[in-house]
Amino acid sequence: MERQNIFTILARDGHARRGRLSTAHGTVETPVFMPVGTVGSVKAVCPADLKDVGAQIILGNTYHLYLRPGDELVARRGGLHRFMRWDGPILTDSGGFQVFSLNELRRLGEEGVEFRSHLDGSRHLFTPEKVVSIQRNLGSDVMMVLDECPPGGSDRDYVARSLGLTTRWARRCREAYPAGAGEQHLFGIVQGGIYEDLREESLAQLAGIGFEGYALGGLSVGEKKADMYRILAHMGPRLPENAPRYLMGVGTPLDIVTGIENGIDMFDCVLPTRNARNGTLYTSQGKVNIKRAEFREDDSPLDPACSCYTCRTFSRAYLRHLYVAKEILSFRLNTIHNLRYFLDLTARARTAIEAGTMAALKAEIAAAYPEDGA
Ligand SMILES: CNc1nc2c(CC[C@H]3O[C@@H](OC)[C@@H]4OC(C)(C)O[C@@H]43)c3nc(N)[nH]c(=O)c3cc2[nH]1
Ligand SMILES: [Zn+2]
Repeated sequence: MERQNIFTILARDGHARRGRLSTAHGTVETPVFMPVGTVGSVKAVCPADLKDVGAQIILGNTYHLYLRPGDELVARRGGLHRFMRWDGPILTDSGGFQVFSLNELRRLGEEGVEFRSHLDGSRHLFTPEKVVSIQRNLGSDVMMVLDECPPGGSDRDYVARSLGLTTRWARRCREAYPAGAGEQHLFGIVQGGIYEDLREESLAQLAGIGFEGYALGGLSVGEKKADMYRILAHMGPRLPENAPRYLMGVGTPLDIVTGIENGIDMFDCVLPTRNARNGTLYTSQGKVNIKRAEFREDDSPLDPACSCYTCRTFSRAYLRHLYVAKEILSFRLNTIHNLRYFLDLTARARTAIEAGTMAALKAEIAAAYPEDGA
């Protein structure tokens, strides 16, 4: 049967798109920031907090959930939505990136990637078919293909060989889960390093196979910021027009706005959650390091321009005290705020695209985060 179009573009501002992605667990208004839930939870916050800060879609992690508690166990518990009590859309990464970033002991072959569990050293093999099976067990609304993400700084020959393997694996994922086979979407991942011609080759091969959405992988992996922006500018607008576009693992507030102006719709990054836990808070006036002594007796809210629970309720003095005292509540309140900042940023971008004012939003973010520039 002809699949109804899962992605609609409602407005444009240059290459930027205001869109709507439909999934089995509801629609996603884009551009969208996706909080990262590594092992089945967005660290330090609960589903009610996620709803409160405006999260629409969150990320789950195939690699971790496969190793613990096991994708079969999650399937027996009714799938990841029911297991973690999150009824909105979930996107799962295929796990390839985590295998490469978490394991020295791994072997890469045509069949798949062999690795040892970082938990107990047991040996495992991720094949394209296996990672599709795991993601089907988890029941995620968006599944990612198994790919090889070459380390930043890989030479051109390695990147060229690697993208061929990534395409062959993507084809095997599609064959394991053909278009129309179910309600889950399958996204391809474009590789090709920092080389425009290899990026275009990777995209052409994936578009020839056909996916419901397309991700730009292989970025934010240690390459120079100027190289990331160059590839982003070249490839963002070249990704298939009527499919959702996902820039993996990106990024800072300025990276996200830059991605949006280059036609990207979906973003994930660990910055808001990870930095919340080390006291780095994102605000309308730039970064605030809450542990600084200057906040000891500061009764003002963290960010006067933010309406999250943390900013409505507590003073900077109290947030600093919690952090210095290593109170567990510090992680939760800081995470609530940082997620709200990143989610409000993409919400503001949706409005800006409709109003044709993306340039003004970018200028505001560039001024608040001067250190983020290329
Ligand atoms: C930080 N920079 C960055 N992250 C990347 C990712 C992983 C994105 C996932 O890794 C975690 O962020 C570190 C998040 O936690 C889960 C939930 C696993 O999902 C997010 C990538 N994943 C795949 N498959 N392929 C890529 O080329 C790729 C490139 C990336 N660059
Ligand atoms: Zn706030």
